[in-house]
Amino acid sequence: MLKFSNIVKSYKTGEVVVDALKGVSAEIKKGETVALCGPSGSGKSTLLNICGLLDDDYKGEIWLAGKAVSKDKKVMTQIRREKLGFIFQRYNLIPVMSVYENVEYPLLMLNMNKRERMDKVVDIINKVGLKDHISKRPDQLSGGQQQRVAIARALVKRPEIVIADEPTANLDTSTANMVIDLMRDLGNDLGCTFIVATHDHRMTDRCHRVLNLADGNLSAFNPYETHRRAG
Ligand SMILES: Nc1ncnc2c1ncn2[C@@H]1O[C@H](COP(=O)(O)OP(=O)(O)OP(=O)(O)O)[C@@H](O)[C@H]1O
Repeated sequence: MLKFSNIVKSYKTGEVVVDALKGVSAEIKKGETVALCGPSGSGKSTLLNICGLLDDDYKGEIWLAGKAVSKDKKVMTQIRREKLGFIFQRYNLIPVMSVYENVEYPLLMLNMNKRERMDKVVDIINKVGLKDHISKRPDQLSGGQQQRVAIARALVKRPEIVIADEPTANLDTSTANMVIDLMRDLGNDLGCTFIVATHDHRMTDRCHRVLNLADGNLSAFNPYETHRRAG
């Protein structure tokens, strides 16, 4: 489903160059949930931005469903709109819009008609358990509820791939567990592939696979896989 090969990314600030990714490669299958782990500064967000087609300034190649992705900005935007969903640590909801409008927003970008949009939005809001909050604004919701809105917004168009950057970092344990189970169950139902940057063991324990980034490289040793096989 998603393959990235030999991705190299450097940031230049004045004279200082930081080699954030030093040639990383991996292949992620359809329907797989993969955790991207590693210490702060290891390059997780950088790799997510590249896989999420938010950054075109890198070396290497991204493949989606067997096709190499062009670095043309228009093509990248179109693929992002049609095939990718995003979930962020700080939810990134639009404050002046209701739950309904926030979730509907990605469908407006696809020029879908009103009736079809309404069916999809109501269905996914029911699935994330927010039917009774559909007209509220984000500031009238708890953190866990806001993250459920963000999950609904990411999944409403049934994307092929969902990119999530530390989705449970701001949540208490029971809310985080609920959000993780929701992502996993909805992902399974809809057949989405998830790539999740996380430090959260509750999350990594529920993923199919863990990729470890260390200092810009993907490490071959995978303690979580070893632990899982042993267990
Ligand atoms: N816009 C930028 N300009 C310069 N350097 C950057 C920029 N973004 C990231 N970096 C550097 O690139 C390296 C990788 O950063 P990145 O944010 O990808 O790591 P991360 O693993 O996501 O970290 P964290 O867990 O703290 O979010 C770090 O050394 C960081 O300082």
